[in-house]
Amino acid sequence: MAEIDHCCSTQLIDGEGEFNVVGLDNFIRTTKLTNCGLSYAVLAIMGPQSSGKSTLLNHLFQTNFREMDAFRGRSQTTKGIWIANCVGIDPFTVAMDLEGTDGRERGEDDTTFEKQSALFALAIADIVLINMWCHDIGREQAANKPLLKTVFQVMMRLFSPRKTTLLFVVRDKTKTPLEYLEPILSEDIQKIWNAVSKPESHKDTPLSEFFNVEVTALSSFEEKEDLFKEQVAQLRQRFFNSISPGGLAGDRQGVVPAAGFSFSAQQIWRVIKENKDLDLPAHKVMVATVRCEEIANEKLHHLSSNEDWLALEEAVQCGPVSGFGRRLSSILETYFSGYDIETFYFDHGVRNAKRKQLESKSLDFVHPAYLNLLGHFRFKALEDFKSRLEQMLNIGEGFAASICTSTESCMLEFDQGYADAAIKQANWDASKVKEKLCRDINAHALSVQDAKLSELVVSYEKQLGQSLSEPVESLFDNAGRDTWASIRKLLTRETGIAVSEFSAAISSFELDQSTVEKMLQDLKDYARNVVEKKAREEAGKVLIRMKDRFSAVFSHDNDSMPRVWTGKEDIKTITKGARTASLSLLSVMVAIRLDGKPGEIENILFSSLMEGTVTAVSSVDRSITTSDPLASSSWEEVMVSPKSILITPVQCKSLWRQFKAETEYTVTQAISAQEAYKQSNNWLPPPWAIVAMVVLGFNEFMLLLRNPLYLMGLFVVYLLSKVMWVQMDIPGQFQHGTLAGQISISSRFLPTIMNLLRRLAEEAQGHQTDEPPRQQCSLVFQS
Ligand SMILES: Nc1nc2c(ncn2[C@@H]2O[C@H](COP(=O)(O)OP(=O)(O)OP(=O)(O)O)[C@@H](O)[C@H]2O)c(=O)[nH]1
Repeated sequence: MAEIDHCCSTQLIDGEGEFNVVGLDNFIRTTKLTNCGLSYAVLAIMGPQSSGKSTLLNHLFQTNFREMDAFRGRSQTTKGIWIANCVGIDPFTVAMDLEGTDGRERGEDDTTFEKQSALFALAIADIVLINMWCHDIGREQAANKPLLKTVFQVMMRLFSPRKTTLLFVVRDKTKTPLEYLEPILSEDIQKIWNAVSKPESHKDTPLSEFFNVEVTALSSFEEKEDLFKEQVAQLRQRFFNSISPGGLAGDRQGVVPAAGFSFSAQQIWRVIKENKDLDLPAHKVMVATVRCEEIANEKLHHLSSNEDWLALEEAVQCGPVSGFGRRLSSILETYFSGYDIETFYFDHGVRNAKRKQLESKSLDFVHPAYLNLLGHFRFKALEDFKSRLEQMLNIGEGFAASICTSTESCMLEFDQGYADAAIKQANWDASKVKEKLCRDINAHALSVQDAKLSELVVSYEKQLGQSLSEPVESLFDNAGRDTWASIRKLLTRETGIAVSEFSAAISSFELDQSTVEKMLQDLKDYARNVVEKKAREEAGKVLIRMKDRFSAVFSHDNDSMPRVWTGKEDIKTITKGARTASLSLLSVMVAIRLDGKPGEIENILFSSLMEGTVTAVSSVDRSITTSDPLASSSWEEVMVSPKSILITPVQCKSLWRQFKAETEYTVTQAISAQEAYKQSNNWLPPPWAIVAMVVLGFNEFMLLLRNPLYLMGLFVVYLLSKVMWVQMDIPGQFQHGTLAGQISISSRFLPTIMNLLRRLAEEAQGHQTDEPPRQQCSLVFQS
């Protein structure tokens, strides 16, 4: 309630009809009228010019309206409409002093200031004081007659008018008691009311429907001032509690809340000036709408510049803020409750609607900060999830269990943050942010899972590669009939080990059965691929291997000793054996046989290649190729799938041809070596030389036979030669070739002779025995 112990006044509307908005706002601010809500009253005084209206108001309410100086004669003092607060009256009462009427008839023209101000007073005031001279009562030419007519006419222009109290203040009352005057006055009023032209709807409406008529009389201020003051003091009492039921301003239907007073007055005056009809209920709603909106906007504006809010918003930009919901709720509550207080007296529906708008706008305004905060919570929860998961995995926790625990704890953390950020004014939904967090967590978990599984897969593939690659290569080195069976066995064993270890390793991931099966199958396929890849690699080197195999078998005997071609060996058989071994190697390399199906390939290859069909085909008749099992690019006949083929039949033929061509030289070499050996070991001269020697040496031979001494000498030479032959191992020296034998013998000849002579000399000189000749002889034969 406004409490002000002095009068404050201002001109509300000037003589030209201009509304003094600034003045009124100042008046409202100074008198704190806004705080009154609905607890205020407005009264207006109308009456002829210089009828003592200002004087009466000033005495009644201690206002300071301008009064005419009594010594300067009667002339118009008040121009337009003035307002002032009534000092010491409870409730707060606004008094309006209207420009005095000049007592002339105005006809039906509503645009005169007199009518406009009368209409304004009736629309705004709860109590209208009609100031009139006592001597005008019952007079036909009364000064207030046009005024009343105006009042009644304009009242018709107010839709759904409120019931206004018309307080007739009879001035300069005579000795005639008021009880006698009042019926005459009522009669005068009724006559005027009847004479006023009314709209059809109000044709029979009685005056009492619109007005609450009261009459009071005052003694002359000029002549009986003391009495006047005394009566004024009594009259003043009637204005206390005027808004209570039964009070002077008892009808409160059309009252506008004090917060809307300024706007309401401005709007009413604007409508009056535009000469439009005033719909007071609609006006009331309009005032409520505008004022509630203004107040709501003001609250929103204050919210946007609130220091606490700005600090909170800034803090949210940087990171999570604890107690966000509590702090924001308190800030919002300040403005929402402020709005409620200021708009309390306005139309309920309008007020609520505007409150909802204020809430909605305010929440929209602060919502980005809330989302920002949730973003921080989401980010933090995700980061915590990542670090917690890493920690758990580092200490060896199971993957699925780690994911579950980390997810639970970070979601709990998010929920706590979310609960902390919630405000009581709104039920903000964080489900989308939460869903996003879940998606992020799942995506991260999935990526970590993929990385971990990839690591495992790579390590097991590496392990499989190591355990298969070299052993398979080694098996191909010694390729034979059981090679593929051994490879299959190796593959099965190593795959089994890897699969069981891998299954155990991925069990903590708790993957679904189909994924696990697929991964295991991939690992098995990988192992198989390693073998297949190795087989293809080896197949590319098959010709070299075949040649190696050939030369290994061809050049070594059964004891793996290098073969010496002495002429006794059966080169044909050895060649066949070597080729068989090579063909056997080729048959191993022809196709991948991991499925364990028995293959007929070896038989086909042997029958086709070893029996010389290939050579025959190439040289005899091209038409034979149609029956050649190797004249094909696939091994369909022996049920080998195309993807298992390493070397096609045609390639086999070509390889075999190449192989034979390239190994033929080795065979030729062996045959040559054998021939050379034979030749080098045949030391007897040719038969023709023997015959020539016999014919030509017949005389010398006969000479030797005739002389025994020659024969003896010949025998000694023979013995010496034999000793030399044995001692020097002449056949052995010639085994490495003729030239090498000659060089070796020539280098050893002299030392051997010397050695022999030295030993003979030693025997003859140093060791005298009983039977020296026999011993010498045995030495020679021993040598
Ligand atoms: N006879 C008589 N004169 C009065 C009375 N009260 C005031 N006056 C005189 O009437 C003259 C006009 O007084 P105001 O109070 O200025 O009258 P007003 O009606 O406000 O005048 P306007 O605002 O110009 O219309 C002054 O000289 C007063 O002394 C009264 O009760 N009786």
